[in-house]
Amino acid sequence: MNTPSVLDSIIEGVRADVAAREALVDFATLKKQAERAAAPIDVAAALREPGIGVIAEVKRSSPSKGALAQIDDPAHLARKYEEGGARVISVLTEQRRFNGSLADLDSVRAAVSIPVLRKDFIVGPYQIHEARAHGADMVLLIVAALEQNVLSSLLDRVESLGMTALVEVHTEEEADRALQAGASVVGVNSRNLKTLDVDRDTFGRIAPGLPTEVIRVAESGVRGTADLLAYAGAGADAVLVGEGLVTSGDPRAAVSDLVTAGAHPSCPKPAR
Ligand SMILES: O=C(O)c1ccccc1NCC(=O)[C@H](O)[C@H](O)COP(=O)(O)O
Repeated sequence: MNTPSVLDSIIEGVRADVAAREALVDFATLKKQAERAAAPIDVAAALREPGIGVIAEVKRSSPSKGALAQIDDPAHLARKYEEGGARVISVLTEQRRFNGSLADLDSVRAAVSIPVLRKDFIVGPYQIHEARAHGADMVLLIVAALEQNVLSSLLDRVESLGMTALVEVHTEEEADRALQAGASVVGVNSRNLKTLDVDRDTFGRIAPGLPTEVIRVAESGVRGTADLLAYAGAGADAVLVGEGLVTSGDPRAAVSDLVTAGAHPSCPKPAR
């Protein structure tokens, strides 16, 4: 028998946690809660604004680094990100490995007026309605975690609820699958899910194969403006940043530095 990968073991825990939540709030009730949520914000429009968009992540811990930051007040952190000029706030809601929660999503949603991404390991429709019920505008779908028919149907469901899917890929083959499913926003994650190593060249290998109308997000490994500029040079419309911000000591300034670099006339522009 093969040893389970990090992704397999995360997903095993996620499935158990979803089943426990569903035992407390059934799917029909959750769908009604989602219908009562405020209308979602158009994330694609936000990401198409001029300059390189910064998606700033609320990230306490990770499988690769363990504890990263003590974040007692995610709403305060999210407000600092918004003040610094972030385009979107990403909230990791997975509990076992990232120490996140839906309560974090609620706090952040209530604190900011920019779009909010629920960053989790989505395995079924329950979590998508749950994201909407908790005010998310965007949901992460990881191609490596989903069979093609499931990916397509989850993407359709995200869009039917007026949200946007950030469809995450790690290889050219996964990028083809994301496009086949109809993704309009593709995140290329430079963190290898088997080794957890970050190889920033991954983005430059995969992004040129994406059609120009697709919004390209470079995920992982941004530790400063040089990384943002390198991703921009390889065609990124936006970068998703966690560790570099939560360990910075001044998250407002750290976001602002990235936003300023991404808006400078010398910053490479996406070819469209
Ligand atoms: O961060 C990890 O160790 C990790 C391990 C396994 C699956 C996902 C993981 N991270 C999720 C992310 O995609 C990152 O939080 C995000 O891209 C930000 O990355 P970074 O700026 O390098 O913290």
